[in-house]
Amino acid sequence: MEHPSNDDQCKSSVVVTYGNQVTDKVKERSRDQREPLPGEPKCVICNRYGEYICDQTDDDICSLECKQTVLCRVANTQLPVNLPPPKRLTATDECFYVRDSGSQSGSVFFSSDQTELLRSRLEIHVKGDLVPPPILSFSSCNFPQKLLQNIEAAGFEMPTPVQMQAIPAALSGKSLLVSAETGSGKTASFLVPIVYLCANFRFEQFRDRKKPLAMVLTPTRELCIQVEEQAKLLGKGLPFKTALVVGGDAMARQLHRIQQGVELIVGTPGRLIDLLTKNDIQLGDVKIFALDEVDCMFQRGFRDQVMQIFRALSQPQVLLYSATVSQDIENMVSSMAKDVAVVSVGKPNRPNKVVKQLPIWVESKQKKQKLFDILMSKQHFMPPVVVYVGSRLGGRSLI
Ligand SMILES: Nc1ncnc2c1ncn2[C@@H]1O[C@H](COP(=O)(O)OP(=O)(O)OP(=O)(O)O)[C@@H](O)[C@H]1O
Repeated sequence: MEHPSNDDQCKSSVVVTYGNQVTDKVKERSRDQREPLPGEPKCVICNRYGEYICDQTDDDICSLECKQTVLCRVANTQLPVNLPPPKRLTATDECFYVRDSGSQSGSVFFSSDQTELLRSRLEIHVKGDLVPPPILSFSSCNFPQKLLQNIEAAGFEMPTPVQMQAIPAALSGKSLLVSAETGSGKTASFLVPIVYLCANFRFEQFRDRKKPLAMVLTPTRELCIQVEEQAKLLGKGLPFKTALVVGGDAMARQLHRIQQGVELIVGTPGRLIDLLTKNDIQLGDVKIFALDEVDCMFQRGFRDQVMQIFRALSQPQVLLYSATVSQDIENMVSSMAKDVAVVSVGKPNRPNKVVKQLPIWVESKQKKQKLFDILMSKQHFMPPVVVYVGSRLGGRSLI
């Protein structure tokens, strides 16, 4: 594999080669780069379409010009600075009298009655043995200062209920099936433990090992991009690098990124299988396997791909997330890991009462016609209307 040195990259037209494959040229100037499509990564300097072209940072960059700006900034920020200590949030709910552990970490102990009361107030339901009590603040988790600063910089002052329960449970090593309504903060509830456990592992042992330690799968490229962006924010300044493995981007670059050494892979099942079958990626060190939108991931089509990837790992801790959970999902999950704790927050599995749901069974070929019949009908069509489709292509074919 050839990879140009920094100096080489600063000369004009650069072609990056990996093995026998030649990928797109890295753009020399920011103005040569295209505008990003909605949801695509943006250059941290100029907001044009961004890629991983700078191994020294985790940032998306559009061109060699912006890469140079980023590297100058990195050099400046490596000067020592006196950062203010992170704001520590204390447990302030007067209903709970908690015994301070006496440590500096801010961790508190709950009796089992207090744990039950707290869970019922927060509408947290837990099935499974030895699930730790909820946390009331991020600072009670003994996270390194840098991670606490990143959490604060992301705008997260207090954990949301799903984070209060899922974070300590994931940190305890338990495999989890978590359901909570959309927008409840599920993403950070699996990313925070992933960042902490990966960075900690690299700090304590195997500092030089490069194999990925965690993997997050989601059903779409757009969701992967969002998850990876949040992971990068939470892992900034820690030994925590990420790789995005999704369709639509050059596979050779994604492979190169993984081979350079990353802690987390975020990807869609299809592209990961492609990468696994065509290339030699070492997944034996993956310790945490997270699936977002499990209800979609366990539908026919995706399910086999997910299980194929899972079988390439060596019995990792599994973290499975969904807005809704069915019996079928619970069965699938118990085939993946033993002693899975089930955490649900709010009132899952119950559709919103104000939304009337009406399934209509039609042959696959007639789906589009039926949709247009509904949209044309005076009785049913009351704009505005949102039509959900399974893919970008599906969406385009309707326009
Ligand atoms: N502790 C927190 N404090 C403040 N904001 C938060 C916190 N955790 C997450 N958020 C923000 O809440 C929003 C929703 O979070 P997120 O996307 O993780 O929800 P979700 O449950 O995964 O939703 P979905 O099911 O749609 O994927 C995001 O903008 C996120 O940045």
